[in-house]
Order: sequence, then structure tokens, then C-alpha cells
Amino acid sequence: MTDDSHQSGDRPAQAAALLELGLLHFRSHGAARLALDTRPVVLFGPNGAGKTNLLEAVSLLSPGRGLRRATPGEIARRPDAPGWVVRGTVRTQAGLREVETRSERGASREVRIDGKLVPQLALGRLLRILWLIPSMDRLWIEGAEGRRRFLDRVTMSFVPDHAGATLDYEKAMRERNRLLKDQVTDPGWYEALEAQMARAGTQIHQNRLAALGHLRAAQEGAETAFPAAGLALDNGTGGWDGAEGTLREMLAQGRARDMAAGRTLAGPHRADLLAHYAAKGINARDCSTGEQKALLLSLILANARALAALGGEVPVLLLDEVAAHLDAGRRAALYDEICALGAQAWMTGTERAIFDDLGRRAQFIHVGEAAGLSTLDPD
Ligand SMILES: Nc1ncnc2c1ncn2[C@@H]1O[C@H](COP(=O)(O)OP(=O)(O)OP(=O)(O)O)[C@@H](O)[C@H]1O
Repeated sequence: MTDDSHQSGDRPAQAAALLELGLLHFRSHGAARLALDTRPVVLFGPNGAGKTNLLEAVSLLSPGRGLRRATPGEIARRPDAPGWVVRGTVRTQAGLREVETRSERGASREVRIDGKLVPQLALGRLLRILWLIPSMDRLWIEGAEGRRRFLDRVTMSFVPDHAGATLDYEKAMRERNRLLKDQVTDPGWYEALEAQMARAGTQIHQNRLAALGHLRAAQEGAETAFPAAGLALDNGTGGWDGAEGTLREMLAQGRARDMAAGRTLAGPHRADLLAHYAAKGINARDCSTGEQKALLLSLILANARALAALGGEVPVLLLDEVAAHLDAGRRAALYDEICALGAQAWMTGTERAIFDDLGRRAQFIHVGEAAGLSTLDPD
């Protein structure tokens, strides 16, 4: 059941939004359809009802493996669905677009925009989607990989071609690693690959620096209840000056070391995002759990503000169980900031009451047992 009574168009035009979402055989959802307007979306219901599954489906309208980093085969509805489909009608600056992604029998997913088969990366140019999920609670504490992935997603929202540079770099690195493992010593085999890594790696580095610059600018002087994060990039290559020629030389000089390890030990694929709680001068990893979450939210909100300030499009935000971790003051501030940005933020929780402050500023969807969906008006 859906409720179409709320008209779209009551938000600033620069916010991306889904106006319809359809799922087929997607995890716990056999068939589901949601009609939406541009307001934030509150999904509430008991544990295991399928709220995060809905966020995951939305996340697959952007390039990559989605917010659970699942393979297509894992997503198909158990026990017997051979494949799955996610369809969305999205409102972007380019107008309304029909987006579909599907996978059959575990094969890599196909993407169609307005019925036309397109490469997955085309999604990144169409729609910006950022997420914050409970497994990211330890983002500042655990290894650099998660932070790098977060930074790259943010970077992609500013520079959609960042995903292409990352793929180019990884492809060349995989081939270089194969040579290293096979103990190939002839420099002729390495030169073209290292040139490609240096070219794409420098682009990746510059894109990341540009994204950090946008985040810093958006945090400065912003009226927000969330703490500003001081940000720095560890480029993954000690002593690299950021120039393409230098990276190429460093790769050539590091061959013997890398051959002993059987893989490329230094480069932008080892970069890290360093953050600290600016007002306290404390590293993010040493902050309290709530503060760490607040820093992440602060960056996501800064990302949305920066895109709006640049005349770009405010991303769709997927915030799984975030409200439950915030005190009442911060929760109200989060709702106010999301609404001021006009962002279509999808938020989940088991209790509807924690979203009461949103009132009619949001659309409420009850996700019931057996994945039944119903759209409700606030009291
Ligand atoms: N491939 C699949 N096929 C069928 N069901 C699945 C599949 N993958 C996961 N599920 C089921 O989906 C259900 C809903 O999961 P989901 O994480 O969306 O719940 P949720 O509403 O977010 O719950 P919580 O409040 O506990 O976070 C789980 O019971 C899980 O067993």
C-alpha cells in the first residue's frame, strides 16, 4: 500500500530523490513497490522486517556492491529465486529517469537507464548516494580500507569519473602484482603498467584532495550541531610529492621490495583518511562512540552542503539506525539539517517515536512482518 498524496516539487531542485522504488525477489522482499515524494523517508518496523534490505536496494542504484558489499548471488531471495530486480524512478537535475538494475543466477548485475543498457559507472554520473550504516561505527578504529572506501564514495559524489580512475589503477596494479608473483624481472613488462598506475594514481590523489577541500570549506562557519572534523590524507606512499613522474619512479624503484612481498606495497591504494575532532584536538579513534558517529554524520552533511554550494545535487542519504544513537538534541538537529538541505534521507529504526520530531516533514513507511509495506501519515 502506498500513499501518493504528498506532491513532489516542494524541495529545492538540487536534491536528488527517488519517486518510486520497486523490488523483485530482493532478499526478504518478494515483490514490493513504494511510491514516494521528495521528503525524507522513515522506515520503521521490528527487527528483521527488511528495512536495511530496502536501503541496500536503493544503494544499488549507484555503482559498486552496495552498502552490504554483497555479491549478486547473496542478494537473490532464498530459498529459490534465481535472480532479483531493483527499479527506481529518480529525480535528478537531468530530469526524471527510470533506472533498473538486475542480476540473474548470481551473474554480475546489469544496469539500464531509461531502458538502455549502460555500464554500471553511468549510475555515478546520474545519481549521488551516500550511506552510514551500523558497521561503520568502527570506521575510525578499524583498518584504513573502510575509511578509504568512505573517502572514495564522497570523492565520487564530487568527481563522478573518480570511479573510472580507481578501476584503471586497480586493473594495472592487478597485472603488476601478477608479474611480481611470477618473479618477472624484465623492466619492459612493468613500464607501461606503472605508467598507467602513475597516471590514474595521480588523478585519484588529486580527486581525493579536491574532495577534502570541499568538505573543509563546507564545515567552516556552517551552522550545525555536529562537530567539525579536521581532515588529512595519508597518500599511502611515504615521501610522494603528488606528481605523476615521482609516483612512476617510486614504483620502478620499489620493484625488488614489492617482488619480495608478492604485491604492490605503496601507492594510492594504501591511502588513509585521517580525522580528528577539531574543537578538542583529539583523534577520531580516541573519541567516544557517539562522538565518532557525530563526526561521520558531520562529514556526510558537509558533503551534501558542499554539493549544494557548488550548484550540484544534494545526494540521497541512507542512514541506517542513526537516530537511535543520538541524544534527543542531536536527533532534532539532524532532522532540521536534513530538511534544510532538502535531502531525501532514508532513515530506519524499530520505533516510530524517535522520528516524531519530523512530523509532516517526512514520509513514514511501516515495514511489517513478512516484509509488508504501508505508508502512513503522521498523527
Ligand atoms: N537472500 C535472502 N533471502 C531471503 N531473506 C534474506 C536474504 N538475505 C537476508 N534475508 C533476511 O532479511 C531479513 C531482514 O533483514 P534486514 O537487515 O533488512 O532487517 P531490518 O528490518 O533492518 O532489521 P533490524 O531492525 O534488526 O536491523 C532478515 O531476517 C534476513 O534473514
